[in-house]
Amino acid sequence: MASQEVEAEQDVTAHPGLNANGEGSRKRLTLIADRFCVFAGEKQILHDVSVIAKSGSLLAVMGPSGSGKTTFMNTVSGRMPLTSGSITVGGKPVSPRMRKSFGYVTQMDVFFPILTLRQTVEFAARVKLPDSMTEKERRARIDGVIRSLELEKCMETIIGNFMMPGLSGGEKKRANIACELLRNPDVLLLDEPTSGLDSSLAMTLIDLLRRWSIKENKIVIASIHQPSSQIFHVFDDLLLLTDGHISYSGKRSGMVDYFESIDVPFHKHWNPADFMLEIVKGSSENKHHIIEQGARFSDLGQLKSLITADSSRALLDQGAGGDGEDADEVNGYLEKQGNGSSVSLGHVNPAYEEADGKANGKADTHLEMSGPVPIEYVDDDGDERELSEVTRVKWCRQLNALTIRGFYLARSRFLSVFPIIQTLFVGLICSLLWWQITRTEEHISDIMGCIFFLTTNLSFAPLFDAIMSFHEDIMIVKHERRAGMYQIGAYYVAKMATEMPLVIVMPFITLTLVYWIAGLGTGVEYVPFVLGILVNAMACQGIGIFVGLLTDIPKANLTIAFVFMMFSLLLGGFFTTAIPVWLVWAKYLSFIRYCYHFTMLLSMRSSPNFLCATTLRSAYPSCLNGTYLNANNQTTFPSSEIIQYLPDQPLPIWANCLVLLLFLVLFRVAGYLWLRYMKKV
Ligand SMILES: Nc1ncnc2c1ncn2[C@@H]1O[C@H](COP(=O)(O)OP(=O)(O)OP(=O)(O)O)[C@@H](O)[C@H]1O
Repeated sequence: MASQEVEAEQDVTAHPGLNANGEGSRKRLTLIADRFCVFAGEKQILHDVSVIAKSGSLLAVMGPSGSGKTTFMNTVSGRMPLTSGSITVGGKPVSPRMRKSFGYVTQMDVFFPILTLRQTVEFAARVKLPDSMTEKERRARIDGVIRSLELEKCMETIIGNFMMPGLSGGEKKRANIACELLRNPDVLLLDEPTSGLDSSLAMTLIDLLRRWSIKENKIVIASIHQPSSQIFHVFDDLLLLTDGHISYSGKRSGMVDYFESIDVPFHKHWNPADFMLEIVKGSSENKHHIIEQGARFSDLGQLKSLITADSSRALLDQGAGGDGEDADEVNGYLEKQGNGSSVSLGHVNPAYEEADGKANGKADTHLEMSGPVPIEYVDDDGDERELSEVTRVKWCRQLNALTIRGFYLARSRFLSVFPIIQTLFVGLICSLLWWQITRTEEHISDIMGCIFFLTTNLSFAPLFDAIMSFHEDIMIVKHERRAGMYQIGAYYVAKMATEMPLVIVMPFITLTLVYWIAGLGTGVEYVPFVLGILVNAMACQGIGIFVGLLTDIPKANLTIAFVFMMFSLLLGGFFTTAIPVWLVWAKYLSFIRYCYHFTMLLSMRSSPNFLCATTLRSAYPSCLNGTYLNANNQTTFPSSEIIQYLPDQPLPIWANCLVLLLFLVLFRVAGYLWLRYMKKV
């Protein structure tokens, strides 16, 4: 056990930063955003934003609420288009293919609430980790990430939501990060990763991300609204936004000097992050001045010189104020706060000084890092590398992962007592109404009523059940699809597979109960009888799936389904023979009609003769002619005559069967096409 854990730990830190050729983690990777603008409709949200993010460093995007942080992250991740400007990585404009190497932890934690953390993370690992990884390696990766994020204790806890208690906000946030870290992306974007975390946990998280970026030589960009002083000092670079404009872009250590250089004096005892937010939120004059001065950061050439010359000091020529000073500043702050021991600077800053020291060619004098992901600073060799090639896992593996998750999701519906109660209730009512129906002419309507009930009940229930099934998933699926986790076809097929048992198990029990209780046949036709109705139930489920996808408004979909149901019932020829001639065609669209006729034909085909009516004049020629007599010398007639004299003549059995199968296939295919091309999920 212990050796397994060691192996797991070793694996997660082994070589995940390497590309397919086993090269690349030592080479530098640079993301450059060059004067990009973003509009939402007519409104400009980001104005000429330029920033440089380098591998092995942590860029923080800061600014007051509404300053454009999320828009920045969405644009870099490719979820929002940029109107002008460019974003390049390794010198190449970022393409959708390249974005597969990006990980994006969104502000909102989008998960299935009824799944446990283990199920959620294992699913993410199945669809994100390459096919070439062995199960052991996959497990080791999961264990490593979970340990790093201190989530071991809540692996069996459900994610939960406001209705169902589950993971805490902070645990959910870390779960979100865990799912992205699993794949070890080249560029990790995090929108407000510390929201919902207490200060100690937030510090640990930022610390972990910073160390991960160094260890794996990755780019980490995190938007943070209001970091603590400790966290602020962990950042390498800063992009400060004010109303979508840059107020500052460069080394974190140069920020205070910069503001002082533009006559915005820094108050010595303030948390620099608070100070910065206060000044950009200050008077409109102040804001205007800061934005005007900040425009220089839109000049990429200028920005490059700032970054490569290690801080705006090069530009501003303002003297010291680098990391060493920052450390003193924070030490002072911590002493004042009296919490120097909980997250000590000894834990944080020396390591960064060590990293910075190496980067700046200083002597390596500081402590060895310890912790969940041991740090091992990677000296880049000066060459620029490209993003690692990420290939999506094979379709069948996606299908497998989605099917397993689908069964977990549907499990509560399988195990629910409600379908069992419903089935038993229906069985009880049916036995009261149709207990061994007498095979006489007077009771033909009872048999037809029973068959009609079975077919309509097992048509409408699956149809209405299916309408909501996609609605519950769609937001999460959209989110996962944006992250490129799987193909929509794999999701759709998995969904079909996991929903199928719901229209088979309980309906099968209902059908079996009613078939024998009512005595609908001699048993010869039992199997095709049950199969036909189950195929119909699946066809109706397909109709429900299709209708459920038509709009995003459940009530609208329910209304469409209700109208279609009424159309099928009223125009199917069940209640009147007086359908207007110009509307006769409509009965062929009635999906209930085919299943009803199929089951009627089957149950009448091989059943014994019916006794002719004694209380009224018979409607059947064989009775009137006395053609058939039974052993008791009573007149009978063959059940086939019932079909023969139906006002609405059914199609042959095979034709009804064919139409049912066509319904089954066509609506499912239509649902897929709608999902893919109309809903663009
Ligand atoms: N689709 C949109 N249409 C119109 N305005 C938008 C749209 N999306 C964002 N905005 C506006 O753009 C501005 C920046 O929004 P954004 O969400 O990027 O800010 P933020 O800095 O992330 O804020 P917070 O810290 O509160 O999350 C806000 O004023 C917001 O109202």
